[in-house]
Amino acid sequence: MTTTHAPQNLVTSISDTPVPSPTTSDNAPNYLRLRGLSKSFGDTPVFQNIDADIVQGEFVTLLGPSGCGKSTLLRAIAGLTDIDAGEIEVDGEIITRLPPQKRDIGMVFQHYALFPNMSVRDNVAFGLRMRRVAPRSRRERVEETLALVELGDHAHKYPHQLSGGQRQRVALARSLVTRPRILLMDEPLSALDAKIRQHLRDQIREIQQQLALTTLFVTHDQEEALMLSDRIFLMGQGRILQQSDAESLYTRPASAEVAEFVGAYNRLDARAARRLLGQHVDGRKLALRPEALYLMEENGQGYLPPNPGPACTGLIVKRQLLGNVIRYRVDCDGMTLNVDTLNRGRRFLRPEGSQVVVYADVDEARVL
Ligand SMILES: Nc1ncnc2c1ncn2[C@@H]1O[C@H](COP(=O)(O)OP(=O)(O)OP(=O)(O)O)[C@@H](O)[C@H]1O
Repeated sequence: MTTTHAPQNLVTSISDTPVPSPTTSDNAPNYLRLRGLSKSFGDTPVFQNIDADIVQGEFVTLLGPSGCGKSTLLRAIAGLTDIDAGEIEVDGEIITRLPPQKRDIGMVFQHYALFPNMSVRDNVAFGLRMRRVAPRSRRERVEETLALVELGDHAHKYPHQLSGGQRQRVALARSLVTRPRILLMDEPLSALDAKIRQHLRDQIREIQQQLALTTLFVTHDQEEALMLSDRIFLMGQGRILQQSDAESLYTRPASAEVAEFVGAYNRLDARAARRLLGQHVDGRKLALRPEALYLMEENGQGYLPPNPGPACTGLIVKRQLLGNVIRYRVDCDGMTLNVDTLNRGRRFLRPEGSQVVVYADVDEARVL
């Protein structure tokens, strides 16, 4: 919409809709259950009292800052790290005290850990050989799995003859070939460059859906988590801070900690909230995504949000190109705001130093 009119103040109530309690899709029965898991290294706690339920075929991502305990939790589920307390259940069976090889869980690590002196085919066959699967069905399953990860033509090669992405696909095939009940992936894409990373990310999701394989995937990359997952468990300070689908996590973060990790927020004090939203907020902390702020020229050209707050005149003090998005830093008489707009082309770029009018979409303000 293009307008030359100053908008009415249409402020309604600020959204503080509670975040829905953790749900699993379609009321399917829980397949992987974590109950009261705790782990410390010496006196240093890593996670405490972790509870979670994951349904069969679900793709769940553990997302969180470095050192928050994601890998340790994954390794505990795989049986590679002991836990101090709690129970792990898979398909109704308590596996907490089983050794890793008896858990029927596949794991893919950041670094592929392939046998350098074995061909791709033999690397993939290794787990089946250990399980004494007969040669004929071993061959069939290896071929089938290599086809699944699109490596059929590379079966005779050795790891050093493969690219990073191909090596990671061998590692994936090696985990899938034993038909695990659960697949755990610990930052499997972090060592790869951006292009291969995107391709393999899509391929992992396709294969996981094709096999309806219950998967737990660790990353600290929020874009990866938002794009891949049925649900995301956001971890911080040794706890799961929020369990929800990507959309709820992004649009309805449960706390300031979650909001700060997923996307960027403008934090508004009471004065800023009154100026931008036209509301008195009783000392509550408010937050607004940069994309919920809209810029208009002083002559009224531009787009208005669906439910605009009062006009705030400001000065662009910084402009950053984030690719398809431009982030403007706008100073509105001492109130500094980040405003994101779509990068529609050079004609629409606003120079640093120019005067603009900022409007907030009141419906997008969150109490945090
Ligand atoms: N074997 C160990 N002995 C002692 N401390 C450990 C051990 N393994 C991990 N830690 C500590 O436990 C904490 C959690 O580590 P963990 O690797 O699980 O975190 P993370 O969230 O996966 O981090 P990153 O994203 O950097 O991989 C860290 O403080 C780490 O230093």
